[in-house]
Amino acid sequence: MPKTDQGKLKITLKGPEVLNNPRFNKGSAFTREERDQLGLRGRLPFAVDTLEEQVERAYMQYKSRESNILKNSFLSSMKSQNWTLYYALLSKYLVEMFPIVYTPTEADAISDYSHLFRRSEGLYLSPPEYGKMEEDFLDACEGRELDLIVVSDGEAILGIGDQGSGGIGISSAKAVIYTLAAGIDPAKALAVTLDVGTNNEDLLKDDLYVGYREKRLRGDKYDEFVDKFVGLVKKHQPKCLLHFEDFGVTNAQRLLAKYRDQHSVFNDDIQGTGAVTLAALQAAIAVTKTKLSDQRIVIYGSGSAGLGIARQLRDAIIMESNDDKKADAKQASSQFWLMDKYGLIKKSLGKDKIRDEIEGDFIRTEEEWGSGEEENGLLDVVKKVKPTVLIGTSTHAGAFTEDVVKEMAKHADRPIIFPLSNPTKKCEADPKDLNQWTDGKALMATGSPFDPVDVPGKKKKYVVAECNNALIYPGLGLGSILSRSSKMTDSMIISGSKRLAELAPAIVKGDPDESLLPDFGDAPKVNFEVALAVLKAAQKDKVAREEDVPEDEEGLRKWAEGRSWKAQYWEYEYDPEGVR
Ligand SMILES: NC(=O)c1ccc[n+]([C@@H]2O[C@H](COP(=O)([O-])OP(=O)(O)OC[C@H]3O[C@@H](n4cnc5c(N)ncnc54)[C@H](O)[C@@H]3O)[C@@H](O)[C@H]2O)c1
Ligand SMILES: O=C(O)C[C@H](O)C(=O)O
Ligand SMILES: [Mn+2]
Repeated sequence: MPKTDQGKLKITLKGPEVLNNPRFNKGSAFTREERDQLGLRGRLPFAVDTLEEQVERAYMQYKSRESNILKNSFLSSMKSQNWTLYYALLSKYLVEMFPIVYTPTEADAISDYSHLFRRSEGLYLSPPEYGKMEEDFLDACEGRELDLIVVSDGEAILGIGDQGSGGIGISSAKAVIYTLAAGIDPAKALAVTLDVGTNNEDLLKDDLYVGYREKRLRGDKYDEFVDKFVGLVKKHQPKCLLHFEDFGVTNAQRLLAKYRDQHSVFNDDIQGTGAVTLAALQAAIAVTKTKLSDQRIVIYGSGSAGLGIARQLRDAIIMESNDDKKADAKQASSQFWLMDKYGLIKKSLGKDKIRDEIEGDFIRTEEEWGSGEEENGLLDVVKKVKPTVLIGTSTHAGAFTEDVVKEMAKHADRPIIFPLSNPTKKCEADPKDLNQWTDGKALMATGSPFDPVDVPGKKKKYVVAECNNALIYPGLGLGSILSRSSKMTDSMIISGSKRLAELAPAIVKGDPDESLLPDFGDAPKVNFEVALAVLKAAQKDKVAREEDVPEDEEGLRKWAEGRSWKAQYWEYEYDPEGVR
């Protein structure tokens, strides 16, 4: 950006234009000199505040909002007024505000999007405007070279299903976390919703629904729509990371496979969730002093997240095996029992009940489970399989019942149980119950935040790891952005996951009573470490296009740090040639 010799930022905006621009607005923090130059004198109260004073005032206002949803809407208003203040506030109260701008509260904001709607954000694309998509896309890019686009079609938002155009809320929330946890400049990030209709009857019937009021586009028409959008990203933003979020299960995997070799494309629900879960599992097996290849893993809910986790863990098992007796995909797959809404996924269920994306190696055989079509529920499976690991990605609240958990604990000294469904109300179990039913033996991680639980016989509490992809996707993305990678390779993702596991308190402190993942309050530090590992893997894979990356570790860290956007004010000087 154009600067003066004194390091001041040259801007062209004046008066209401600068006050109404969240990127440049400073509100009561404009200096006297700036007020004179930019025509703001009479438009602001007299006192000149510091950013710290503004944060203090904003925090008081935040606190005065009684419910979480009111706090969420207060923060989204602030985001549309002043980015620096918004991110400074969020950074200072990170742990307190994460659940307000992200899961679980953001789920409530999204499900009520049409009623809460006040101000638009990001880019909304819908089928009737198909012919003007390029114009609208370029308009939203505002002539900038973007680092990041987060896109959702709103079909499978968290565990709350089809939310139509409200899906923009998850794109925005994910982009906010990229800024908070990975220093992505918000002016170089764009949230997009592909508003291709909705099959949510409540939305279709709601007179106030703000989206495109038609059934979802499917088949070739849907593919053409997505293809046009991805084509525009490739054409106009060739160096930008394209992050897919909360697409329906039938599209998520297919789109990832279609585009991942063409551009730097990443699916968070599949790859981000796989990577964070692998990290938590690495920490858990360090506690149990076992190996990945020793585990019997039941995955309950085999959609985008469940299958993404299964594939990621399977790849890790293959990598872990010795070269002389290398496990193959078939052998590694035999450690998994996948379940979905018809129970265990086994051959005799028939094609109708087994989704196309589920590879044959993951489908259990007739030799083991018989040729009948009866469904095997979770308790049956746990009884027969005696799993060491149970992962929930089903959106089925309370599915991990006392019977199931006690049965599992009969055969596993330290049962590893990860109920990962979000938001909180969709979680498969409350960690407090898991802890009680297993006499404190369960090693736990959840998708949304929960309070620590008691450890029997000890004073200290067990911190339940928040196994949410937000602990890793900002770092995976930053690594790709810093290296300007032409694609996101599997080894970039595995390297990020390994780095995250190394930072888990259970591993760092070598203490089985410590958490399986770093604290969310450390998300910025952790994601930075992940990003460096990902960048190095991109270089190794020869997909990095950035040439200025320093080779020595210290230089690299400084260089990467210097690229990070910070919530701090610039001093401005009016200049007709400046930025706007
Ligand atoms: N912790 C994380 O980082 C993280 C990441 C991604 C997704 N998730 C959560 O995982 C859940 C699933 O997300 P997704 O993107 O995979 O959605 P999805 O729609 O792709 O998958 C959900 C799967 O669960 C199955 N299912 C539904 N009801 C079931 C039941 N009663 N028993 C067994 N299976 C059932 C569905 O058939 C589907 O295959 C959501 O709650 C989401 O919030 C968590
Ligand atoms: O958004 C989250 O909180 C994690 C994950 O992407 C999800 O869909 O639940
Ligand atoms: Mn998601």
